[in-house]
Amino acid sequence: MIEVRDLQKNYNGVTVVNIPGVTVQKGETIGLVGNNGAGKTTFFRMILDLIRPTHGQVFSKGENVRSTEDWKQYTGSHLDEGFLIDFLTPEEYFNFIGKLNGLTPGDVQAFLDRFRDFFNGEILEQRKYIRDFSKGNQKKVGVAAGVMSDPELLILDEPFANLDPSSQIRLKSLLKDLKRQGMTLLISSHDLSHVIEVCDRIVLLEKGQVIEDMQTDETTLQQLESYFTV
Ligand SMILES: Nc1ncnc2c1ncn2[C@@H]1O[C@H](COP(=O)(O)OP(=O)(O)OP(=O)(O)O)[C@@H](O)[C@H]1O
Repeated sequence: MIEVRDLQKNYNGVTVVNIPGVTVQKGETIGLVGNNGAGKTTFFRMILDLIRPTHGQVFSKGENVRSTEDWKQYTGSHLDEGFLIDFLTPEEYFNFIGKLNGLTPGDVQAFLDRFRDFFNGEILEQRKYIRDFSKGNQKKVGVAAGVMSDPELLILDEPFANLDPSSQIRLKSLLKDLKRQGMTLLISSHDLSHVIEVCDRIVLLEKGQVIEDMQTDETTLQQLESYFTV
């Protein structure tokens, strides 16, 4: 589904991503881990054509994401609060995103019903603008909006960050449901155990390079913990 060829990003002469090749098959669930500044967000931004690679290309279903638009129809994402529209309420934002995806207000409502538990009574009917929500609740709005188009590919940057423990557990269960439905997932996280629980494959980045690319099994957490132990 995604193929990365000779992908590099340089800032001020420093190479912050350098990935000769990575392939993501349809239906795979991939966790991207790595310390602060490892290049995870930059990698996602290049996959989503939000920034231009210095070298190399990203192909989605064989098409270069820089020069085509089709991939936008089947790709959902939430990287950060910049994806949200601050001056809307969550309802207004969900209806806006729903409209973009050809959903009726009734479809949007039915979709949001699936998120009742995850929203924990704190997102809908609050009569507040998105800008006035906590970081964790903004994240919930963004994750739900990313899933709304029922995308084939979902890219989430640190979806567990800022969520309380109950919400993290609910998010894991939501992501596992999406995985069972066959959605391809690309998720970055600093929470090793959550990402291992959700994903079948872990890619470890260090200074922009892929250090490990492994299928998850019962030894993965231990391997990663020993890598991250300083
Ligand atoms: N616009 C920019 N200009 C200069 N340097 C940048 C820019 N964007 C990212 N970088 C640098 O690229 C490197 C990778 O950053 P990136 O945000 O991709 O890392 P990350 O793995 O997502 O980190 P974190 O876990 O802290 O979110 C960092 O050294 C960062 O400072």
